[in-house]
Amino acid sequence: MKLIAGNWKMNKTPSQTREYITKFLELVRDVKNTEILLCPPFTSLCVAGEMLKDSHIKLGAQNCHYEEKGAFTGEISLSMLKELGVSYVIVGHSERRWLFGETDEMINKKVIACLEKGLRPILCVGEKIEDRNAGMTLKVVESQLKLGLSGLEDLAGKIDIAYEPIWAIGTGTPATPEDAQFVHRFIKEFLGDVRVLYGGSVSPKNAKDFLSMPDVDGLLVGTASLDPESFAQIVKASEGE
Ligand SMILES: O=C[C@H](O)COP(=O)(O)O
Repeated sequence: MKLIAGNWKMNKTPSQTREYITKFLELVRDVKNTEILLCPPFTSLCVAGEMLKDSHIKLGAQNCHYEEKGAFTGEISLSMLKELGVSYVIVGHSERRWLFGETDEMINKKVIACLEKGLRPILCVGEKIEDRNAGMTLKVVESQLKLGLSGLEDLAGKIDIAYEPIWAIGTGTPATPEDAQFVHRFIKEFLGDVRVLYGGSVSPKNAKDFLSMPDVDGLLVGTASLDPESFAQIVKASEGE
């Protein structure tokens, strides 16, 4: 089944979350053939978890810490997330890698911790514009996969990968569906049977073009997931695929 995930990033207070989910639940009530995931900020997980608990919409976190507990000021553990109903965690998003210095080693620890706790990581990979211009896209993606998944085997059904070319994120300039397909194929050849999502300026207008590619197994949506109507349209674009 395809996965359509909304990453709200640092947007929406708990009351705005409540308002969004009230509308969104109604809009996607009849969706049956698509897995839907909402990833609000930590401060909205509690209200979202309560509202989504008897629904077909899953709840994800945007980050986690790999340690179980302890003196890690400002961090959030997987047990804390699990108790709120979280079943997915976005790991290694490019904004965490490049704005907050998250390394492949930290990302690897987070992926391992998620799997040990029974939470499903969505590992994000993707190249910068300089890498793309230098023809290094596949090398960069391969290295992020190797390091991020170091020591792990048999990942089918336990993890999803999100291919998010950094130059396409929040810019209104997505990759072409063919470019995405090319990298997704490579990821599947490298890792075996995993779902690969595309992320980067996905909108209700282009969602179907991506989803019609044979190796695009879902979408990780930022900006267009902030409005319940536009996110519902993207979810519905996946229903027929
Ligand atoms: O996690 C989502 C991505 O970073 C994509 O963001 P965007 O849809 O605003 O380009």
